[in-house]
Amino acid sequence: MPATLPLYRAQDARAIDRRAIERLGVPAFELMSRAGAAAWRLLRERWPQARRIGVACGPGNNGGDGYVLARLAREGGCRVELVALQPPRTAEARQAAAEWQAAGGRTQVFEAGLPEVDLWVDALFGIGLTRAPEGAARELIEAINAAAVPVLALDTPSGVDADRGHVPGAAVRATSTLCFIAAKRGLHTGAALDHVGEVVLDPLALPPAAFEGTPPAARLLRPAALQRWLPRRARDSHKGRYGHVLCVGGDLGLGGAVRLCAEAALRAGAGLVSVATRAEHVAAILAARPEAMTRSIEDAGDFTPLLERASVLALGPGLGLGDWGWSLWTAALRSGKPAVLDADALNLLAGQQTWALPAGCVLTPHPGEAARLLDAAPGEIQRDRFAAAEALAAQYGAVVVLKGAGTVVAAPEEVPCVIAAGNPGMASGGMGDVLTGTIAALLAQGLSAFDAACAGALLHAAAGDAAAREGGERGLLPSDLFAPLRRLANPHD
Ligand SMILES: NC(=O)C1=CN([C@@H]2O[C@H](COP(=O)(O)OP(=O)(O)OC[C@H]3O[C@@H](n4cnc5c(N)ncnc54)[C@H](O)[C@@H]3O)[C@@H](O)[C@H]2O)[C@H](O)CC1
Ligand SMILES: [K+]
Repeated sequence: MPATLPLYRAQDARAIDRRAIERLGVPAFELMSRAGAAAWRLLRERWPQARRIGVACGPGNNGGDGYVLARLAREGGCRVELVALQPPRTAEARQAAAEWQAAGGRTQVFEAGLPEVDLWVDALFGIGLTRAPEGAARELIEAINAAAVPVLALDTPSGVDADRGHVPGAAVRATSTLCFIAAKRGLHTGAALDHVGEVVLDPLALPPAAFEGTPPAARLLRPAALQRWLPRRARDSHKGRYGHVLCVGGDLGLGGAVRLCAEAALRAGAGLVSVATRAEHVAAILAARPEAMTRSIEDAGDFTPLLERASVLALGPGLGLGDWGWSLWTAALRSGKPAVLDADALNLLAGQQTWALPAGCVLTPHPGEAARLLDAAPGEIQRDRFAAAEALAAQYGAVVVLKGAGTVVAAPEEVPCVIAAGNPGMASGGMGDVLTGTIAALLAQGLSAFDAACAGALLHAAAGDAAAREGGERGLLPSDLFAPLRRLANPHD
């Protein structure tokens, strides 16, 4: 499985299709035949015992792929129940349906209820979905989900927006999704992640020439990609080489957040970590983590010496929105030091009409914070996480890490990245503080802001998965990430 994967939108997939047909001379029906054959191969590989196969076909070419698979499964000795939502509308799909019938296959038009089968193939809608499935389409999707048998979705689970990850209405919950030719970016973020199951890509034997002129719309990052950003350390090293992170936060009663941030920065390899916080938290932080040089800062005047010694700021954990937080926030950003802004640092930023951030800043909003920064509704953010992350990056000229299922990392002039790691156990207080410290540590070790954001988000999510594997997702605590964070931050050791 490659460490990174180029991801495309539906329009890109169509362009690649067209190039294959028009430039490389691969007939459209040949592509459909290859798609159906690839799906039949995967089905036999994943479910060799399945004998009764249900195939639900839509009116487009996704349905066409389904007719091809149905014919191959029938020829392969399976009992195939093919249910059509509507008659095929495209030339290729009609040809595939005709070959299915010519081979003796029967087509039932869906009205209500489904036959008993061992497995369903979802060939209703692929990249041609235009709206939330309604009427018979919705009923058929719900009936497939209610059948409680494995589901193989062709190209995309029907009902999922393959470009954005949005699920506007009913959608198939697939066990496996087989993507054809181009991996669709929407299948790796947001609500789609509850529908795709295992995602498999089959290039249908198209040569790289088919992709020429169609750049990726995003890039999927898997944990194996960490190697490129976390080289083995030179033997002749000193702590100055690994930067100095200053964690700023912890207003009255909020000391835990900045402590989590500081420990994460240490575990992700920062050379030095200082903490600027309120007096009441200093003793507790020093007792728990003496390596974090913790100072009590009551007003911005005491803050300057700390700011001068730091190379990178981690600004926001427990900062609060009061006068104390505001004074440190303005002093920190006026210092011109690259900063990772999280939590209240983002909420303070959202309140400013204009604010020029220092070069090298990274914003780490969750969807709610992103909505405030964009003055949009939270639902709008989740409808198109790529658009939201890119709009924020353009608005502030900074790198943006849009947290959530399938974290998206965007920056001006960069192809956005999607993190292929993380789990719902990480949806708990304090996980964001650990991410902030992790990204700050990588910035301090010399990675560019975009690389530090990608590597930090990937390292954080992979650490969360490792911790969940050890003890489950429910009850996963931010501090459970520290040991795997350190282990994964050393992929070469
Ligand atoms: N390069 C590739 O990715 C290949 C793609 N193939 C398959 O082709 C489909 C795309 O086919 P297309 O005909 O464009 O669209 P769909 O089959 O996905 O369905 C669109 C079809 O359904 C109607 N429709 C859309 N939304 C709804 C709705 N909510 N309710 C009812 N009807 C709806 C729409 O009007 C169209 O008629 C791709 O996904 C692959 O599976 C090739 O076969 C292989 C190469
Ligand atoms: K489908």
